[in-house]
Amino acid sequence: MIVTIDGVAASGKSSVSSGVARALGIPYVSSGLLYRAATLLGLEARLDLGEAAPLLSHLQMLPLRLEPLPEGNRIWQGERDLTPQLHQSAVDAGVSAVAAHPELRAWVDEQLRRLPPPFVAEGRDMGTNVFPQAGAKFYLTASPRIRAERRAAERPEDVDAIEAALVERDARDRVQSAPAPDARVIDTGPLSLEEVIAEILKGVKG
Ligand SMILES: Nc1ncnc2c1ncn2[C@@H]1O[C@H](COP(=O)(O)OP(=O)(O)O)[C@@H](O)[C@H]1O
Ligand SMILES: Nc1ccn([C@@H]2O[C@H](COP(=O)(O)OP(=O)(O)O)[C@@H](O)[C@H]2O)c(=O)n1
Repeated sequence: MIVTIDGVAASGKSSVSSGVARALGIPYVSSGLLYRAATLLGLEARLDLGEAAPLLSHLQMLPLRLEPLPEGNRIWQGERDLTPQLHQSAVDAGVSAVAAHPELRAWVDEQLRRLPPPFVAEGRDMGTNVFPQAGAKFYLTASPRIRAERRAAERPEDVDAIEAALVERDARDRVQSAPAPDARVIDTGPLSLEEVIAEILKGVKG
């Protein structure tokens, strides 16, 4: 079984996926962390994130390992846990440029398709491009203000700055972020986290 949960930035994908996966007793996989790890390593090596080839060869020298823990995924590069650094604002600001390269998307997709089902996969194009065969697909939305208020609890910046950055990232991600035609779209704005998880579990169990 594969369940896909896609959606816009800070719509609740990873928290919801973690809850759904725990209820089902299966792992969840956070595809955005691979794009974030590629961005972090590119920034640390002072590479131009607008150029795919040097970034890709750099990544090929530093193989990454995605650890799909139920309470939150981690990304390792050898013995180094990159996870604590993946949600800094510099990574937020650079990641869409990295995700726009078809070569980088192929690099991420290859790692995801190697994972043995069952799992819940979350990101932007899990239900459309990476796992079109998934048995249950969901797409989360919420207004930019609500998403910014939720994220403000996790970031040092103020709500207005976070909202502006989210809207800009949504626009840059639009190409790969359309809901699959067979995905159920859920507005998480008026719902609690538990209600969103329950709604999805109802859909999965039919
Ligand atoms: N109704 C809700 N649905 C989903 N997430 C919610 C909800 N209410 C609050 N949140 C919180 O929103 C924050 C952002 O969620 P997150 O899972 O990081 O989103 P994403 O993975 O889409 O960026 C988390 O702190 C989460 O607990
Ligand atoms: N399947 C995916 C997942 C993420 N991404 C890219 O990776 C970035 C970070 O994704 P994320 O899911 O960690 O970000 P949030 O939605 O949690 O803020 C997105 O803004 C996209 O640019 C993508 O292009 N395709």
